[in-house]
Amino acid sequence: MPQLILIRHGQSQWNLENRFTGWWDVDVTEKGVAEAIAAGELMKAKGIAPDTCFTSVQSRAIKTLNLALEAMGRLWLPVTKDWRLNERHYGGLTGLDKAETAAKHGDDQVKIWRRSFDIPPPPLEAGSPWDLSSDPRYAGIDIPSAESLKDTIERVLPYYESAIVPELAAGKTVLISAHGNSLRALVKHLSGISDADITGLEIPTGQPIIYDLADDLTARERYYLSER
Ligand SMILES: O=C(O)[C@H](O)COP(=O)(O)O
Repeated sequence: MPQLILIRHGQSQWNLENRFTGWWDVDVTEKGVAEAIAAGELMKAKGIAPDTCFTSVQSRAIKTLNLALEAMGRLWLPVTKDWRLNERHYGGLTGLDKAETAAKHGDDQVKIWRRSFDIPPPPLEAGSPWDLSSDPRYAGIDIPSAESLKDTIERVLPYYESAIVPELAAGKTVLISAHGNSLRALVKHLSGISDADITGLEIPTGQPIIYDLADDLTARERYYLSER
């Protein structure tokens, strides 16, 4: 039975500071490191044995993957990094404090920016300190100025279909280390969650989510590994 494991990176510095992060590259905190190691130990203890891994080009997801793999004794696994698994781009909200932004614009507006299906946050302005256009990892990539969940799905899913599905179809167990919203994009697809209901789905940091897949790669079951 093909198996897919999803893990959101461990707590990041800006998760801790409650700041909108998106594509900005922040590190994991000490707690995030501990979460990643614990996730790897849990996977090892439960006999989860990935054959290949995918992650974004963002340090918090890469580091979480490496720490988890080290804890599993599987640092030798192949890892493919791709920007399409990045967090959704938070546009003009990048770097702002989430609570201060809610105080300024109202809770409802911030909820729309954070959780609506297709309303993107305001775009990142030219000259912003959070502009990534000269970052070499994005050379040749048309960096979005902001992304809704719908926009995120539009780059995550084609990547899933073209790069990850062939591995699952070949019978491999695949581990993906990514981000709250790139994983919400995948879960929405795999679990057939509606545009309305996806607003209520939250993905915690450092908790492996297991998908047992049928031979046609549709989801038979989704669960947190910590609960089995
Ligand atoms: O990018 C961020 O700020 C977080 O990783 C996810 O943010 P959210 O909980 O507002 O979607």
